[in-house]
This record gives sequence, C-alpha cells and structure tokens, in this order.
Amino acid sequence: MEDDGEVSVSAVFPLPSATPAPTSTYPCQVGSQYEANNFKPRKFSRVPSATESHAALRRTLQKYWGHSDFRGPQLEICAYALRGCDLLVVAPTGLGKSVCFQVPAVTIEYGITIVVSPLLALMRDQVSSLQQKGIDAVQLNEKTSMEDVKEVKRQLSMGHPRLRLLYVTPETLFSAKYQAEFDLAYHQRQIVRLVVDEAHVIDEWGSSFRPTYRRLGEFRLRYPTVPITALTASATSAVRKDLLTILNMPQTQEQGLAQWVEPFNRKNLFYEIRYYGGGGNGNKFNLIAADLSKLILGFVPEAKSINDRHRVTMPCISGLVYCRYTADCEDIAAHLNERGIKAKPFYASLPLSKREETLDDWKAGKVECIVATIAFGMGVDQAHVRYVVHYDMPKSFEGYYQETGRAGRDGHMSRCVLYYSREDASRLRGLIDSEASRSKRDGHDQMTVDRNKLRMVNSFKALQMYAEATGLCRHIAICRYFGERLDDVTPEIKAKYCNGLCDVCANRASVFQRSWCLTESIDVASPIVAPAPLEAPVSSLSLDTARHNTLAAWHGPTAQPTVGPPPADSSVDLPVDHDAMEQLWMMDEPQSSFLATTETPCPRSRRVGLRPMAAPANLVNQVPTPSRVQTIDQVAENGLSGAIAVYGEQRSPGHAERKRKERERTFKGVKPATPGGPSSFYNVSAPPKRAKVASDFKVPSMTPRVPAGQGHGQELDRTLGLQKLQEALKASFAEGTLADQVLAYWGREETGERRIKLIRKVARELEVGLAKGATEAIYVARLDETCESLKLVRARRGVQLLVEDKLATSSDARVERLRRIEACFRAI
Ligand SMILES: Nc1ncnc2c1ncn2[C@@H]1O[C@H](COP(=O)(O)OP(=O)(O)OP(=O)(O)O)[C@@H](O)[C@H]1O
Repeated sequence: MEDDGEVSVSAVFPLPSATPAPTSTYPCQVGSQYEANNFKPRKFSRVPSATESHAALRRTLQKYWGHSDFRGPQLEICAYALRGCDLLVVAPTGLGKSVCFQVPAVTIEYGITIVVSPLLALMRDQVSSLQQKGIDAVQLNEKTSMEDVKEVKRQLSMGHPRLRLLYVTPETLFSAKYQAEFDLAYHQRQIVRLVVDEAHVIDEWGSSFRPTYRRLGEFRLRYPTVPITALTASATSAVRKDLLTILNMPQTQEQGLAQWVEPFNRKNLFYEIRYYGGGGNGNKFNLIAADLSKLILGFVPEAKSINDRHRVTMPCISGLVYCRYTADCEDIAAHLNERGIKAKPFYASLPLSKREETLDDWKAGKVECIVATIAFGMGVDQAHVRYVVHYDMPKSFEGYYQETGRAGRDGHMSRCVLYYSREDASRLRGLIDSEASRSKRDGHDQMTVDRNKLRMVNSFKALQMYAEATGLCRHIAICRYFGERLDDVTPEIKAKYCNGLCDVCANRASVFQRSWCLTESIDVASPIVAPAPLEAPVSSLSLDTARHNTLAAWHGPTAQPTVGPPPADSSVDLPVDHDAMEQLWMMDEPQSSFLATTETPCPRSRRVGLRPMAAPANLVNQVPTPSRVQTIDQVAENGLSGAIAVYGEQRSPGHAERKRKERERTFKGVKPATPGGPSSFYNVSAPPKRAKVASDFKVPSMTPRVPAGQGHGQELDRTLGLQKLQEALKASFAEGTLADQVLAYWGREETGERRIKLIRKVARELEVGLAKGATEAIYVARLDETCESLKLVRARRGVQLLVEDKLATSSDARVERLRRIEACFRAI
C-alpha cells in the first residue's frame, strides 16, 4: 500500500534576477487590518516605534522560548508581522520559521492567530511545545475532544479570548460547524492573522487529495482585513507565485507583500547518491538491505564523535529511513533490528497511539532509527538526526529537500543518502502519471489536471537529473533547482556552498564509476517543459465582486461586507490592480534544465518587498510639533510606526492606571456582541475610540501608472490614484474640530465609521471626475492639486473661508478645486 501525505512538486524556474528597488512607503500597511487594529505589543497603549517593537519581541522570545536572540531574518519577519503585513517566508528547513509567527502571536496585546497546518502530528507537536512554554495554544481538528471544541468555540465568541494560537486543518477552517464562531471572532476583531505553515502543500495537495487547501483563498475574501503569513522551506519561484495567487495575497511589494527568500543551502548536510542496477521483481530488498544496514552501522562511529564533540547527549544515534511502501517499512525495520539497530516502522495506517509512541521513543533516544513513509517528516523537529536515508526515491524534488531537511537541525554534520536506480525512477514515473489521472477522475478541470501533472513530472524529472548528474556538486544542484543562480566552477562558491560535503566534490571519479551500474537500456528523464499559467482562483471576477459573492454565499444575499464592494455604477474597482493582476499569471521563462544553469552567485539573503528605513519626506513634513523629542533621523530609522509614535502622549507616572480607568469609562455601556454573551472591549458595537494618535492614515507616495508599454490616451491605472485621494480626504476629514465645522457647514454631520464610509464614497466620485478625459500627466497633476487643496480644511484660515462662504471672493486657485469637493460631499 502506498502512503499519502506527499509534499508539493514544481517546475524549475529562476528567481527574479534582481531585488526590486525599495520604495519609500509601507505598502503592507495599506488596507490591512493594521489600519483598523493597530497591533500593539502588550503594555503599549500606542503604536510603538520599531525599536520598541523589537525590544518587545525579543523579550517574548527570551521569556517563553529561552533563546538569547533571533536567528537570521526572524526579528525582521516578526516586526513585519506586528505591523500587520502580508508575509511570504521561504527559508531552509530548520531555520526556525515557527518563531516567525509564534512570537508575534504572543507579543501582541490580544487576538487569535489561526495556524493552518497540514499534518495532525505536526500540529500536536507544535501545540504541546507551546503549551509547555505556558502559551495558550490549542488544536482544532477531527481528533479534538467535544470538551475542547466547546472551549475553542467559547474563546472564539467571547470577544476577549485568552487563546493566542489556534491550530487548524483547512478542513476545520471551512467546516460549517465553526463558521459562526470564526465570523463572530472576526467581527469582534479577534482574528489577528492567518498563518499557512508548510504552504508548499497548497499547490499540489489542493489539486489532488485535499481540495480544501485550494479554498484557503476564500479566507481573504471572507475576512479581508486579516493579514496572512505563508511559510515554506521549499518553493521555487513558480510555486511561490502560485501560493500567492491561490491565497489571494498581494503579489508584489507595491501591492503590500513583504517577502523573504532565504538561501536554500544546508551547509552541514553531506549528500550522497548510491547507484544500483536492477531492482525489479521484488529483488530490491535483496539488493539494498545489506548495504543499508552496513551504511547505518558505518555512520555510527562518525555520528558518535560528532555528538561527543558538540556535547550532544543522546542515548543513541538518531536517524531516519524513508520508504515508499508500508510493507517495506516493516521489512526494513525488521532487518535493521536483526543487525542490532533499534528501528521501528512508521506509516499513516498505524494506529495513532502506536505512531505517537514510536515518535516519543525516537525523540527520547529509546529508538535509534525510524523507518517511515512520507507520513512522517514535514515539520518534525528533532535536533540531532545524524542521517536520513532514502531507500526509495521521493516523488518530487521538494519532497527530497524536505525529508533530507530533517537531518542536522542542530547545525552539526549529518548524512543524507539516496538509493537510486533507473528501474525505480521509471516505476515512479508511472505512478505519478496514474496519480495525475486520478485527480482527473476526482473532478478537477482538464487545465488543472494538465498543469498539476506537468508540475509533478517536472519536479520528478529534476530529481532524476540531480541523481544522474555525476559531475555536479549536490549542494549547488539543489540550490539551482530552487532558483539560485550559481556557477559550479568558481572555487569560492564551491567552498562556500559545499566544501567537500557531497559525494561528487569528495570523489567525483568514484561517483562516475559507481554510476556505471545503472541500467543503460532505460531512458533518463526528458527535458523539462513549463506548465501553463495558473488559473486565477477568482478568475475574471474582481476581488471585490468575488468577496461580495463569497460573503453573500456565507451570510446571505443581504450580507454587508466589512469593506464593501464598490457600487455597481462605480467605474473604479478599488482593490484590483489589473495591470499587476495580469502579471501574476505570467510565469518566468523556463530553464531547459537546472543542471545547465550558471551565473552570478546568490546573495546571502534575498528580501523582496521590504520596507526601506527612510520615512517619506511628505510624512515628516506633516508631523506636528512632537510631544516627544524625535529627530528626523530617528523617524527615518524607526519608519512610519516610529513617526506615528511621535504623536503619542508622553508617558508619565500613573499613565497605565489612567488608561485603565479611561478604558473602563469608554466601554461601560457597551452592549455584548451576541445577545446574552459577554461584553467586549473590542466588539463592533463599541463606541469608536478617540485615537490618541493624530491619525493612523498613511500617505503613500505612489504614482498612478499606465499599463506597461502604453502611452497617453490609453486606459489609466487608477487604483493608486483613488487610494491617494482617499488618504488625503481621510487626513483632512477623518476627525478634528476644524473638519467637524466644515462638514457641519456642508450639511454632513456623520461621525466615526459613517464618516469614513462617506469619505470613501466621495473619494470614488472625485476620482472619476479627475480621470475624465485625462492623460496620465493631467490625471497626476489633478490628483496632486486636489490633495493639496484638501489641506485648507486643516488650516484655520481655510476653514474660515469655507464656513463664512468667502470662497467666491478669494483668488486662491485651490478654492475652485475645493468647490468640487464640496459639491461631492453635498451630493452624496
Ligand atoms: N532564535 C533561535 N535561537 C535558537 N534556536 C532557535 C531559534 N529559532 C528557532 N530555533 C530552533 O530551531 C529549530 C527549528 O525550528 P523550526 O521547527 O521552527 O524550523 P523550521 O524552519 O520550521 O523547519 P522546517 O521547515 O524543517 O519545519 C527548533 O528546534 C527551534 O527551537
């Protein structure tokens, strides 16, 4: 019987050749829950500066995890999570990706982080490790007891839950059983983030045996203000694009994505391929078993000396052997036991208690070797695994990388061996073909089937080429597969990536000689063909229309989206950047073969979409006399959050107590979110809190663009223009006595949410007027002038002119534009 639980496959594509130039905005804050919620670390009553956020995150890490400091990009990623950004993190196995979402989830003041995890065992591990640290975490899946389900539902509905991390399967997330609770938690602003862990499985599992994975994109439509983090260790650039598309996440820095792609190399792993010929008719066991046990026994002295050298105290040497079939797991485990290696089988159809026992014994060092199918592996975090052997070839390159990634997570040298024969490869190829046809029977459309099949085949072909290449450094080949552009001749690169830690670099001649035993009559993989572009999950619908439809499907046709769809007659689709959307579906140029790639070495870390550290000049100009001393340099260093903090009140003794009393006063008469339910600090019926910060609006310095390659007279890209207008209107009218005066004069006395809605409508109306008959240059100029005019509302002199009806007598050019704005406010 074959075991399910495969990791994704993908084709071979290069990474973007260069990191996009940084912009001077914080795109990830625009339109995110950050705007509505202002995630704050505990103890902060205002938005903290970057330095303060970092300190808060570090404190959490030290207090709960006991690590002295963050590793690599962890701190930066956590800080972006605190800001409410959408994040994509692609980092090698063992880097510590869990910290990147767990630490912010615990650091912020309140709210639940939902973590979608693919495997129950992985969920169980992470939840119990968090609970041991004293963190409120819980898992919700089909195995959760009734009592726990009740408690989770209570936490989701209560308005101010203790719960910090809720681990779910995608099936649970979309189960009708919990929808009301998730909806309520969302409306009470208690869902702070969706995390998709091991996100690479979305692409393949979603189109084969776990279709609910593909539904994850609906989350964004349903809960549009909740930011998303996707994390994976193995994703080529094509897979990354697919993930973002499926999850309905922004695709670029401009659209609000912060992305980390860390180098894939695992320096401390020794990769080796063992070739064998034949292996048909059930004689594979006879061919390999003896060699396998000899290999493992041979590792032991070396592994022991590594452990001793690094003071790793384990009763025995930990290792893993991967097989494709459950029967092989049993046979190999029995064989190893006969040879004195304490081994146990592990596969999906074993009872859960048995699997848990095996895993616990292995972690405790009572069992030396686990002989497992791919049901075991992803996310398993055992530090001292000294070897990973593939008795069978994995079905995908990503699978190989993930599984070998279990080795050497403590950073010390460990070995990864793959047994390879062409017979095995061609059998596996047949299996992949039949699996692809099975997904056709499962009701997927032809295009999805074809694309999926091509992906699987390509990934497998790449793995076969990797195994067959007797002259290419294994480390370089792996990194090339994931898109790093590396040459394999420069000694510095070879030393940096491998330094003799693969069979080819250690002894190329011997590898070549050993490969002679491969059966010549069987073909090696044919070239890789790029799959067709991915169908957008929201296809031709705009995101807003899709979001509206989704909400209607869930909440009934009268459902009111939190951020409503634009009126039918509006000529602007606010969140859709058609130009950028079109680029989403465009794939990179395929490489004929990853083995042939050469070029510049990969930088240490590729970060795409990161916020630069300089604050926009226009923002700095707007900062009123700060109540705390803060230089422009500090603002630049701390970024926008830092600049907002400038508006914050000076803290004084008794500040916390005063804040508490103020809060109690504010929420005294607040109605419960549900009839009979507890009242909440954050529920929707709470009166709008008067912000202490001057305003949390962002002023993006974005320029409206025309679609690439088009000139004047062509259709304008107006999304950013609309956004700019909206921000300017908000800045002038969202609050403040001057704005109140003007609006009262215009007969608009809306406050709070109603005023914000009005501002949105006015922005749309205005933008349509400005775009009429305009070329790009005229449009930009009109936008700038209108935004400039709006500043009058923030000046006493301007307000006087307005409310005393002296506009007609004024010669100020801005007045004319202000009239247009006034007309809009009066008319809507
Ligand atoms: N800042 C840190 N300092 C020390 N150890 C850390 C730090 N961050 C994470 N670790 C440790 O690194 C190990 C790997 O962490 P984790 O399981 O999150 O990795 P991962 O990136 O998710 O790997 P995989 O993709 O293979 O699941 C864990 O044992 C964790 O405790």
